[in-house]
Amino acid sequence: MAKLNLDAFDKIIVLDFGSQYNQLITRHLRDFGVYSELLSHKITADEIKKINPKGIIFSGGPNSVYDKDAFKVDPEIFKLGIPILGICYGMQLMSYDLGGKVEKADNSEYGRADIEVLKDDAVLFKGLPKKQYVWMSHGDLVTKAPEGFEVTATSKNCPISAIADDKRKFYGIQFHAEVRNSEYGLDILRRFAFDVCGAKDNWTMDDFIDLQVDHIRQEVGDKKVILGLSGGVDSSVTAVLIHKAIGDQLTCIFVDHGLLRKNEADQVMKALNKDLGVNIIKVDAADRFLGKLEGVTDPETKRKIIGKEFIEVFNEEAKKIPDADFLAQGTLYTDVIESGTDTAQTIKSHHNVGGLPKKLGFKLIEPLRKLFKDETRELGEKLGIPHELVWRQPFPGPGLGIRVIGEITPEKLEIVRESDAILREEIKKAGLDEKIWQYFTVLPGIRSVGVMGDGRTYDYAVAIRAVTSIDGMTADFAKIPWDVLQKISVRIVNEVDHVNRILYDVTSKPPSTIEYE
Ligand SMILES: Nc1ncnc2c1ncn2[C@@H]1O[C@H](COP(=O)(O)OP(=O)(O)OP(=O)(O)O)[C@@H](O)[C@H]1O
Ligand SMILES: O=c1[nH]c(=O)c2[nH+]cn([C@@H]3O[C@H](COP(=O)(O)O)[C@@H](O)[C@H]3O)c2[nH]1
Ligand SMILES: NC(=O)CC[C@H](N)C(=O)O
Ligand SMILES: [Mg+2]
Repeated sequence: MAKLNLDAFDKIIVLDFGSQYNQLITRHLRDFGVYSELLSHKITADEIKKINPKGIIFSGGPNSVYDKDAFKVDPEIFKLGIPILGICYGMQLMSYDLGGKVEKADNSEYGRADIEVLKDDAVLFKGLPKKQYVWMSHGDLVTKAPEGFEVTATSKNCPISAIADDKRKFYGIQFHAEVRNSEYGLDILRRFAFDVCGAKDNWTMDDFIDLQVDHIRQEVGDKKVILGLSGGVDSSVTAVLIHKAIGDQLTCIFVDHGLLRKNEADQVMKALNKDLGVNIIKVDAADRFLGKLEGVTDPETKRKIIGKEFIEVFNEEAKKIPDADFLAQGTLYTDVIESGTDTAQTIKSHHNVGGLPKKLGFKLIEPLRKLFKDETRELGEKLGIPHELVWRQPFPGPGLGIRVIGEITPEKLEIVRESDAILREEIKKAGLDEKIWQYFTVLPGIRSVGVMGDGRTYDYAVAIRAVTSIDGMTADFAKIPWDVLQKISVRIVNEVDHVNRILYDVTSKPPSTIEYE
């Protein structure tokens, strides 16, 4: 395979100021065919010069520019002659640094806002309707644009919604063009990439495959890699990608930690052996995981115990394989951002990132670490992985362990396992399995009074969680038809012991998350 050089592609870099949405900017650019990466806001102008990007985007972020510890940029960046687009915090920072004024707004704006474009020839809005809705999320405002800038869009609560300095090619938008709730957001990003930066759209997912294969070969050399394989999309795609690079130097380890769904272990081993053509070893580790979790109730502690135990199992298996210096995981960007970064807050510690112990004993290989689920699925299709596997609903590494709220007991696990099996069967029967992104049952640990066969019961409630989503970053609750829900409810109460009530979760993400812990 030809060695791929990133120099061959036009690049737009995104500087990270801590927004939860910053990788959405890079992935949209890659979708447009322009290679993009998220880099630290601490990068210097000299380092940027070496990368030679066509454009720079400053992301949003939780800080206020006038705070003492607010994230800054190297002021030399403004002298590079490279176009810059500031989004939200990024626009505020650019305005502040170049001599404009930023102040606390009287009213914060979170959600939809209507803007009006003020200039016919504003390059970011060229050909787009003058009135459009956008998605805002800010408590500060640019109240005076820096010298050389014009105000190009306005809204009721945010008079300076967009600014432009066509001479220096510096632009700012107060709204988040990168989220799907901004009506023409992607068009605005396209205009920046192509009309302002003049980037070429020559980057594809095939290039990503070539680049990763090349990178993995160089990094691994003649050593061995073990990979945590779960039967899920992310680790399967990772396995096929690594196998493409180094063939039988790869061994996959599937851990049965006693927190899997009904019949999952057997199904995974059968399907993956057949479909992926990779070596797989199954490790039965239920007793040790459940032993370590006994009596533990705090969600983050549970996640960390599970993360550490996974690594211990991988270490023990690696000892049996000479030169197994590398551990591969199907980590996606969602796992990374939610676990917390230098700039973003921890929402929950995903077992494979924030849940990892400090001392690993391996070098990590995570080729999908910058991708979102929908990109991973596209990659899976490109690599020829069977459709059912690529479109399988996600299942978290800590498994049913984070769907039993609080202490995990064999009895509670059994309730979740059995009710989940019924839910999945009925959703499939109703033909909804590919329409709903993720669906499962949870045991919130509530017990309540019921009446069954004329007798009083005091038993558990089971919650149904079903969501639609594209990338797992945001989600809405799925509107499962009442008759399907009714069938599920009746079956669970009748077939699963110790359940006398079924609840249906009708919250989106945010404000909830998809899983309960
Ligand atoms: N039971 C398991 N055995 C071995 N490795 C696992 C197991 N569960 C999770 N992992 C590792 O943790 C990573 C993250 O899990 P995650 O659930 O996010 O991904 P996935 O299972 O590969 O895909 P999906 O999101 O579709 O379930 C996996 O890619 C895999 O490397
Ligand atoms: O492998 C994983 N390890 C974890 O620790 C973990 N926690 C959540 N998830 C999955 O990530 C997506 C987003 O979940 P949340 O909205 O609950 O944060 C959803 O698809 C969740 O199922 C995990 N996957
Ligand atoms: N989302 C953002 O970038 C917010 C920027 C800044 N913290 C504000 O509240 O205005
Ligand atoms: Mg999984």
